[in-house]
Amino acid sequence: MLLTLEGLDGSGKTTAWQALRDRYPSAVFTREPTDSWYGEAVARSIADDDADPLAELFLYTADHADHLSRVVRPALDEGSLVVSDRYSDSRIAYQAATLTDHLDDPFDYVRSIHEPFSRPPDATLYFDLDPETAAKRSGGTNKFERVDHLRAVRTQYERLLDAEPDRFVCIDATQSREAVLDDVFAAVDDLV
Ligand SMILES: Nc1ncnc2c1ncn2[C@@H]1O[C@H](COP(=O)(O)OP(=O)(O)O)[C@@H](O)[C@H]1O
Ligand SMILES: Cc1cn([C@H]2C[C@H](O)[C@@H](COP(=O)(O)OP(=O)(O)O)O2)c(=O)[nH]c1=O
Repeated sequence: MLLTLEGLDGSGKTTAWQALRDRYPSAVFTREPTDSWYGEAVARSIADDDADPLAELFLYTADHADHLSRVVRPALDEGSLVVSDRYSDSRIAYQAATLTDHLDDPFDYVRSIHEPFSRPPDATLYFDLDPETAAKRSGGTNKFERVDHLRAVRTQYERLLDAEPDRFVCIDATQSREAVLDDVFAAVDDLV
């Protein structure tokens, strides 16, 4: 089973991912961007305020393709539970936001480039948080962590939730850490 964690920067995904690691020690825990050289290229692009948004989409997508063949598909073939901190929905939400001035319909475009090769998640926990709190918690250190941008990204995530309501479990990320983790554990225990 492929379980993904999604939400704005600072919404508590990594905190939950680490807590799930202790609870499900035999599962495979992974993330995007990855730590491969493709992921390093992505990190360079994130640090570059002038990076071309379309080039950036394809860097992230290259990292995803490598992640699928090297980590996700082999682990799923072995029957493991795979938990990924960010996955294809991050591209659909973030790059749909960065590409609004470049393409007519970036949301559908980003979805369509994944369809022929990707492995859709079986379930996704969406950490729902207002952009202001998300920017504060994440520290606003990169270009994606600014409030205006996070507002645009959240709108795209909401389109995804509307399009596939059965895949998503919405977690109220404004709660305390303990309350969020209780909801995460209840949701994952129920799913697996
Ligand atoms: N429920 C919460 N309430 C307050 N702060 C939180 C909560 N969950 C996480 N944090 C803090 O917010 C910051 C971002 O959390 P993190 O799990 O790294 O988010 P993400 O992976 O979504 O960017 C960290 O400093 C973390 O300790
Ligand atoms: C995976 C992915 C991440 N991103 C962005 C979200 C983050 O701002 C940044 C790095 O991701 P990440 O390190 O997961 O950030 P955080 O832990 O703060 O949530 O890259 C995209 O724009 N597209 C993508 O496909």
